[in-house]
Amino acid sequence: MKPTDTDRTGDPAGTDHPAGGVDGDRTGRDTGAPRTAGDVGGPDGGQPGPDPMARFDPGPRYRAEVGGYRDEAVADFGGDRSAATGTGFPVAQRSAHTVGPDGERTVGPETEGAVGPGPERPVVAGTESGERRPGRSGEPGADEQQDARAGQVVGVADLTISYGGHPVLAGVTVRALPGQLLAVTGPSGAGKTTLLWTIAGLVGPETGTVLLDEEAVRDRDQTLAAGVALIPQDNGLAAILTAQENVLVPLLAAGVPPDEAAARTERMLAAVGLGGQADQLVEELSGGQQQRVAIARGLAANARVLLADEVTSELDAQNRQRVVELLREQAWRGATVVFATHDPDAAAACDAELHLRDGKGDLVRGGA
Ligand SMILES: Nc1ncnc2c1ncn2[C@@H]1O[C@H](COP(=O)(O)OP(=O)(O)OP(=O)(O)O)[C@@H](O)[C@H]1O
Repeated sequence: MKPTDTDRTGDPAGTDHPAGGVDGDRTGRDTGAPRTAGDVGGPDGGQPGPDPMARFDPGPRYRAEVGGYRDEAVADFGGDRSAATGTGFPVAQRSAHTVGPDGERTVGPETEGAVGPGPERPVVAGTESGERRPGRSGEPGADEQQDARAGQVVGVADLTISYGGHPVLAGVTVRALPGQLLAVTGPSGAGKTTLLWTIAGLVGPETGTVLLDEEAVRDRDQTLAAGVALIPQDNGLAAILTAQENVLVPLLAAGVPPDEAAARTERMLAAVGLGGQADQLVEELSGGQQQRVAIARGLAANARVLLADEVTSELDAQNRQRVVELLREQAWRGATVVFATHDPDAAAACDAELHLRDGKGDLVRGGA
């Protein structure tokens, strides 16, 4: 669990996020000044700051409502295009663990309902060849379509990032390959989210480089266009939309034809065991169910690079295993998957593991 910004800034809304708050510079680094919920701008958050990236968190009510759909969806939903994104779709930033002043409810660990049908095949650790295997979709033409969005090599070299002069990542180097799962582990505060956000273009390197194939990551617009999806740690769902809408709308906004978008939405909600909850408002779902909606949304994007930030933290064992299998299926279709996790079993099911500690990154297993 990430420390909230309450710890750092006294912001009861808890932006809970490396780039959160107006004190961050363009790269999201903290300049050290105190932040408040009112600083963050957006419809309910006071005056917009001078820098879109610096006012990532648009305020509690905004977060709890539609907040933050960007790109084409912005026009339809009245969100703030400048808000940074998770999957590149909805970015309502909300803590799954706190009751904010806006009445966000506390949600506890998921205890009910296992996800859908059991695995058709066991999780296979170590697809070193990057061999592609068919997904479980069965959708005609799906494999061809997915192949067209095969993954990119993520190359992180000598990456250093500090917040307010405090180094979080200090010379981290790692590569993530198409067809493989890279686990990012390490204690709370080690910089896992920061690393994923840097790959997503939401935080800029202080020194070092992040490459997608051969191209340096510049910003989130670029990584969105390149097919990088981020399932954020705090889900980033629009609470007043249904589970189905949270998955469907971003696909439509991204230009996916309606029939295909609807089919993908149905398939992914079923895959995470929420076929029966599709029409339920997100705010009516448990914390674990919300997390699974966010996972479904990320999976439905057919990303070339999928960044999954502690996406099993609210789930019971059976659902955790299922989600790891679903990430594996993303790799089978060719995606590059980077998975930040505290769960040793989940990390062990990945092809490689980068362990972050004291700013350093050690490739403790696998890797290229
Ligand atoms: N915007 C920010 N301003 C100042 N410090 C920040 C900011 N974002 C993150 N940090 C700090 O950077 C460090 C790394 O945070 P990060 O969220 O990347 O860690 P993490 O490994 O993902 O943690 P967790 O496992 O708890 O989610 C922490 O000490 C955190 O407090």
